[in-house]
Amino acid sequence: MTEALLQIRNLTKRFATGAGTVHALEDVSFDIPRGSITGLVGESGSGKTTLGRALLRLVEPTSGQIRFDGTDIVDLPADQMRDMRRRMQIIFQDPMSSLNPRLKVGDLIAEGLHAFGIGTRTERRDRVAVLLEEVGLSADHMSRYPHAFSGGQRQRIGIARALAVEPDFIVADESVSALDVSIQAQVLNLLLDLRAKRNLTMLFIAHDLSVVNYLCDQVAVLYLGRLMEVGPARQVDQAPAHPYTRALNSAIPQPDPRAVRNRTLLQGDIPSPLAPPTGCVFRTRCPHVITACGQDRPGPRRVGDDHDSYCIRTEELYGHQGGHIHS
Ligand SMILES: Nc1ncnc2c1ncn2[C@@H]1O[C@H](COP(=O)(O)OP(=O)(O)OP(=O)(O)O)[C@@H](O)[C@H]1O
Repeated sequence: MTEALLQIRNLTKRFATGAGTVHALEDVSFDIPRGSITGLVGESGSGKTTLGRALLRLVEPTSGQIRFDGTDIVDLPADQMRDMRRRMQIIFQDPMSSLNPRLKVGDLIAEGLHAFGIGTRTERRDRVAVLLEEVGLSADHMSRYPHAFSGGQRQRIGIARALAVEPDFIVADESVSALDVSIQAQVLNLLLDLRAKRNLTMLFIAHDLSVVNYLCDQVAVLYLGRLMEVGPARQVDQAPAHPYTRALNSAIPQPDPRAVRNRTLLQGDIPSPLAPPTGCVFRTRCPHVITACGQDRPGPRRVGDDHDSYCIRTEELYGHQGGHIHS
């Protein structure tokens, strides 16, 4: 496998709230290979946004390590983290709420350049013009305000803004889910082009697997703050190891109604992250649950480890060796 740009180890985030402790992320470990697009999927509340933001330390992890290009950034002092943050950018789902409506598009895109003291005023303007063309807009657009643009165009502005400081890594948080399907496809293709052109590494956060299967090289599946499965996108799509991934796969609408698919339907609601189930967190909804699933919580997995699988029944059910971290 390609060298990892990010190595995430035992990442845990708990939020203390009036109602108790929210277990938003527990012991999450996986690698994001350099130059790859990793899709992060899971139902609402599974911890996707918390993970994406924790990687940039926009949310402070409770414990664990995040190694970015060899440096553990979790305890990095603020000044060093500031420099590191230039290399890590985020694109939000709703660009309208993240784009200041009072700033012209040119100033919005140049904000990061300004903050990091990159270029003179003229150089920044030139760079913005190139970026606008690169994301499929036009240099003239820099003097307009965000409200003059459609959702898809605003998403492109958000992408140009993230790219302005020439990051190595981008978190795209549900950045196409609010768009029409045809516009979504255009933005996804733009991300694919940019990745190839700029050798970007991306974490793409999405609710469902269909977008992720199209775009990503690797897919990570979260459930109730725990990593259920991670592996090459094709493998997670065609031969999912975890019953939860199978259930997510089953939820993807099939273009051919006659297509036979071994469907796994999810029963019940996602439990409260204030009191996650003991043992395997998925056991309360798993169609294959057995008594043993309520006992030991399966240990955190690291790529390359060869101890037992996450789901203790995987091998028995599907004949897989190993487990849910495909290598
Ligand atoms: N600042 C916070 N304070 C308390 N709890 C929080 C905070 N941020 C997130 N949470 C909780 O952490 C859990 C994970 O939330 P998160 O937003 O990361 O999930 P998600 O998978 O991104 O959901 P969605 O798909 O709905 O955006 C949820 O239970 C959420 O309520």
